[in-house]
Amino acid sequence: MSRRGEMALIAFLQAQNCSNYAGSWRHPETMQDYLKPQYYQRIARILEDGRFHMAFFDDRLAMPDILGRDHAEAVRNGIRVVKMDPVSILSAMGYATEKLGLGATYSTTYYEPFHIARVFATLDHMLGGRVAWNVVTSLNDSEARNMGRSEHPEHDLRYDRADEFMEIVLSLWDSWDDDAIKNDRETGLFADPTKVRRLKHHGRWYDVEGTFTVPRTPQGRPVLLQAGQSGRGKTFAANWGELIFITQRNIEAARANYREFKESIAALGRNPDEVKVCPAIYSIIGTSEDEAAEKKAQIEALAKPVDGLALLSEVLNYDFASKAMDEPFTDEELAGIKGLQGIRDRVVQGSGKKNPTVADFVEVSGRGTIRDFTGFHGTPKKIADEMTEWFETDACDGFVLAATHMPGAYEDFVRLVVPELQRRGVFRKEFAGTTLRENLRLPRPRPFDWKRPA
Ligand SMILES: Cc1cc2nc3c(=O)[nH]c(=O)nc-3n(C[C@H](O)[C@H](O)[C@H](O)COP(=O)(O)O)c2cc1C
Repeated sequence: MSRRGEMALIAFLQAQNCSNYAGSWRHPETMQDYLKPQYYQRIARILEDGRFHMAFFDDRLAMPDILGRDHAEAVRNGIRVVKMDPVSILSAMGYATEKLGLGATYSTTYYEPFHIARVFATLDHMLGGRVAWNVVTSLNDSEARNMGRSEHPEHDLRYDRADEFMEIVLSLWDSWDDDAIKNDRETGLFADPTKVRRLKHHGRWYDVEGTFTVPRTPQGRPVLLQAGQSGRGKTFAANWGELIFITQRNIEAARANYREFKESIAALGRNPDEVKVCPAIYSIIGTSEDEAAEKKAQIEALAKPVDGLALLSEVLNYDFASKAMDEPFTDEELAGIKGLQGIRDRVVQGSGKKNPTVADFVEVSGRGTIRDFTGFHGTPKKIADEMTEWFETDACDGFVLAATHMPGAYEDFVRLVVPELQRRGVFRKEFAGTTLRENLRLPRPRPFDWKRPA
């Protein structure tokens, strides 16, 4: 299948006081009405004008309060401490737009399958088939405690449980046939009961028995997003994801990872063209290289050292205040990390040390800085050339653009880079349809097509 014109562009949003870049709230141009729907609606309109495929919200069920086992530093410094439920925000954005896709993160570890199935199916009806669910298994003990558990479950176990969770959610979404509803007032037949299946699921983790209460949705079912990066996480992503988010340091590593992902998707009997792999990026744009460099320096100066420490503690589920900066992690501590293992592995590799120190984690991971993701910085032409090279040489199918400040980073990108991408023929000028699946050129799924031979 030709991918010409089909680069996927997704905005990586946060329902909170800052973007992914914690220091962004200190940027003089960041707008501060993030507790109001207008803030999100403004961003949605900018993205729709730029023909973005989707606005997607990250989420975590706790603020970063693992550093020093206290919330004070995070709250004082505004380190991703406000986190609102993304679903009502998606509704607000959806009502302000017509074609922009809208995705939100919900956790398989802390919600129930019926709940998630119902929330996203309802949204997909309300927003005309534009909805996606980012499937995560969550990361840390603060989330566990907020949700009434004592500690966060072990890494691979979370994914085993999530596999069963997905079977339930998808069975519920597929339980009403498209033509089940008759609405025949003359005969009195509302819906054909033979076209509505009752779920009887008795598995290792879940016993769910009942009939789903939301009819099949405009796009068949919501699009599934996933971002597993560990071996187990990637297998899960290859099994279920339709848009897969990754973090990649350079184009060579991205190409190797892309090939590996597409092969594992094909090996599972899925069509690799129907799964899009998209790295997370930042982009700082100037009309000249000097202007871009100046803007970048201004943005980088917003980060505080405590941002990195708080955000590392959060994703690795480990209190970085419990060690001195130059103290190495023991083998046992490294092996016991339950959170984002990809960062641990990258730091071990990048530092060249079997037992990296706290300072190595801060430096190599770039957590809390804009080095957290690959950067495309410079003039619009240079950025568009680089993105085109990634896209055309099979390093990715598109990008997930995080903001350095809000909403300016998206305004700049839509005004300056999108036309360059369109001129190069890699990004579309118009939406292909009205549903998110149509716009991503993903076919409308047949019921139970996700059931593959074991
Ligand atoms: C672009 C991107 C977005 C992500 N969004 C979330 C999120 O909203 N919530 C969350 O708990 N984890 C999120 N993650 C983390 C992943 O779900 C996953 O846990 C992580 O990449 C580590 O992989 P692993 O679980 O296989 O170890 C995101 C990761 C990436 C790359």
